[in-house]
Amino acid sequence: MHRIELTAEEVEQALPVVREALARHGSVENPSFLEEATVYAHELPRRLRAFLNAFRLREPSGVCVVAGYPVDDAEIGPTPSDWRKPAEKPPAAEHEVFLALCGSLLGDLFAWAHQRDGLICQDLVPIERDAEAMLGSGSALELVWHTEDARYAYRGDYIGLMCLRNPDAVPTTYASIDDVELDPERAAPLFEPRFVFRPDPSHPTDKGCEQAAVLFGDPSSPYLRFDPYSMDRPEDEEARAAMDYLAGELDRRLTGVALRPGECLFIDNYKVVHGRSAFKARFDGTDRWLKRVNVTRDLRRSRSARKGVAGRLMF
Ligand SMILES: NC(=[NH2+])NCCC[C@H](N)C(=O)O
Ligand SMILES: O=C(O)CCC(=O)C(=O)O
Ligand SMILES: [Fe+2]
Repeated sequence: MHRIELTAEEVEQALPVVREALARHGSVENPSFLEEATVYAHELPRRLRAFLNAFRLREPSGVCVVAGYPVDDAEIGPTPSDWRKPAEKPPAAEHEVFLALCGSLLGDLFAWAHQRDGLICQDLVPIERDAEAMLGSGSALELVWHTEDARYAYRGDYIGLMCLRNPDAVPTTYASIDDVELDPERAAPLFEPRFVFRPDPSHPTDKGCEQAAVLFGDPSSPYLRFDPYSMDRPEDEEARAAMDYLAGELDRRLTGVALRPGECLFIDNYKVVHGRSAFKARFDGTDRWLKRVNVTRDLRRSRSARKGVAGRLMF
């Protein structure tokens, strides 16, 4: 896996950049922060910038890890019990800024109007009432692998996850289309817009759907858009068989990474599907705690779904 471990000097270089951005803007949710994030990110260590630049342009792997940013377990406070957060000073605000700046080296951050109150940076924590739900806030059930927000044409190119706490080493799972050797004949229907994508449970108020292909791009090295859990089961036998074939191949390649505090995982949402293993949550402030952001490479493409040139909310 593509991985970088920041050195002590690199951390010393990154900290003042992160702290200045936080002092100036207060939170990553502030539109002025979002507008300037890339400018601050230009001041991160060059080796980190080169690493993420290569991940974006060369697509060396479907996921990458940026490790070494300090997390003081006492300082970040207890794991929140919910994703709702105070607008003023979110918990671990500094870590949100670091994740947001790294994400800004891959593209621009955005959020969904119909998911979690439109938050740009979300706390991924187990919530007691969601324990049995097929959600990022679930725990007792495996979060089955998926393309993030597969139903949406303007879904993120990348998902960024920063780990603050993961005491039981619960893995984030993933499988890359690059690791699947497809029989062109069996896979052919997947390149046709024969599949219906529905909103997953994290977009409860959206009732729309989209018909599209599962595989696209270079036929010999395709990108993928796949979430069987939130797709209709095709009525036609050929499309159904192709879908099952790809799902089986991805199942066989599914692997995982148990993030450690301070590690940021960037998922190429065009190349890998991802999920999370089941785990037993404690609901006592010591639970697993990740921060999540969505990144698009081209904000302009979604102009019709946003209110204003600088708007980061997708409707
Ligand atoms: N197969 C799925 N799409 N499951 C739901 C995914 C979880 C969703 N991304 C969330 O934020 O909670
Ligand atoms: O918790 C994780 O490691 C991944 C969660 C996830 O995929 C999601 O919330 O959509
Ligand atoms: Fe996800």
